[in-house]
Amino acid sequence: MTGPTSTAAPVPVPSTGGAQWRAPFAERPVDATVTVPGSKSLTNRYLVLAALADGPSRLRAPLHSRDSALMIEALRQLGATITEVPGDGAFGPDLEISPISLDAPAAGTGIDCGLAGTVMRFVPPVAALRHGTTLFDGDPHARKRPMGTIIEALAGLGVGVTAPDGGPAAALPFTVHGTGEVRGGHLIIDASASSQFVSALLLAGARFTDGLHLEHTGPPVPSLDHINMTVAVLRGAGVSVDDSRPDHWIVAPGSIRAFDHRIEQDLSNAGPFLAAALATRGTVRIPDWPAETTQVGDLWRSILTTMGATVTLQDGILTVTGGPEIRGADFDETSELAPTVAALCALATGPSRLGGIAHLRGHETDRLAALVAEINRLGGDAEETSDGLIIRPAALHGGVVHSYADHRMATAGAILGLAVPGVEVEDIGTTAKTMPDFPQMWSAMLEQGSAGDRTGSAGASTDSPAAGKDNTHGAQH
Ligand SMILES: O=C(O)C1=C[C@@H](OP(=O)(O)O)[C@@H](O)[C@H](O)C1
Ligand SMILES: C=C(OP(=O)(O)O)C(=O)O
Repeated sequence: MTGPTSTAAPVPVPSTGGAQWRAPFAERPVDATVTVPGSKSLTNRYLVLAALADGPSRLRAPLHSRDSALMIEALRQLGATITEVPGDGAFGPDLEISPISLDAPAAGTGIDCGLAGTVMRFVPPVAALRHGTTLFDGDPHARKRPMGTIIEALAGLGVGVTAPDGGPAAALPFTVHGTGEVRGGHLIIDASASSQFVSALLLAGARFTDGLHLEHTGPPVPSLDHINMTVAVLRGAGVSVDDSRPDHWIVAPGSIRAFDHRIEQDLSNAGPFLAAALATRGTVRIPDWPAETTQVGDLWRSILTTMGATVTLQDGILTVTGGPEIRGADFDETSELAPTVAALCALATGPSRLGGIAHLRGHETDRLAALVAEINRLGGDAEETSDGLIIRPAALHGGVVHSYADHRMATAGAILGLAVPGVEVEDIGTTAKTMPDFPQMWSAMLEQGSAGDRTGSAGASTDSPAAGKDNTHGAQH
């Protein structure tokens, strides 16, 4: 697959039926201060731990989005009590969580995983720890996401997992037959399709009778930062985890200490706003950037510097100012940041290579195919490789960017629309997966103070819709 001229989509484009959104074109460099809602990965890890903890916990400033709502509902189905209480977070109430009584007899239940990897991977081991059957299902695309490893892992731990008709299961939907106990011990898995398989088993591992010695064999595990986050969160709750040997994680059996914890803002979701500084040669500031974090989004500081921005972190404020051009770059392992990086690469003045992201084919959609299709649809020059993307400079034009029910495809379309007039994003509502107010936040960013005239930025022209208008109109499919 080569060539800059392809406009045909190599993958079927699902119309998800949501509102089509005229992406605001930035007439001027942005000059904005932005805060984003809480981290999806931290919120959903802490929710699971709270549901398995030794007493009531509190989460301050958690994420409120589709993925966190699905997690909350899943844990309620398994017997946790989760209540919204007033807090000081800018994006919604705090949460109080009373844990699941694993000893109590429980009726069979069903859990909707939506398209949330954290729900479909993290919750089955929790269901295995309680009594009763739990049916897991999700969105149509969720049935295509890799699940075999977690199903085989549970089977390896002696937990019955079947298809709803009682036959063998390899993907959603499936039923977990919990007996109120998981023995644990040494377990070998292949986690090369998703780090979430490792995180899922570690999060529940302390509650297994013998704890867990998890070993990975196979091609490298992706998104190691997310596993390190899991280990840090567990240790913070008093769980002993030994990760001193590569591809081995040993969780000691024991209780999980209840906690009162404030969730950091989602640094991955800060990405599209920071990218706006590069796409418009403006400045975006994010206050409360953590001095130390386990979030992969902290990589924005190096990624955006490499791409030509000036990045400073002072007094907790991350400030990103776009340079005269966006530089093409060569990155390994950008994980969930990749769609945002790819959008910037499509606006860059030199070629880029993104490697180490083959597993993105199993994300919300096949992100490699989707990014190639949508960048090329706008006149770009993107190509899939065995483990990533090559994106070369090309003059982009307007058109419809399809979302494929993927929040990060939708925000990638918004970034392109800042620099390219006439970009529309199909189903902007899919951003509710992790950022329900994304369209309003994006407009608000553009409505903040401007920093002079915009000249010479990638793909710029001035005949586009002004930023900050009401950009949403009905789907046109
Ligand atoms: O554990 C987590 O919170 C996540 C792990 C990663 O999954 P993969 O390892 O499947 O990439 C990441 O991409 C996803 O957005 C969130
Ligand atoms: C891959 C992602 O999500 P999930 O947690 O559903 O895997 C993502 O948010 O980029």
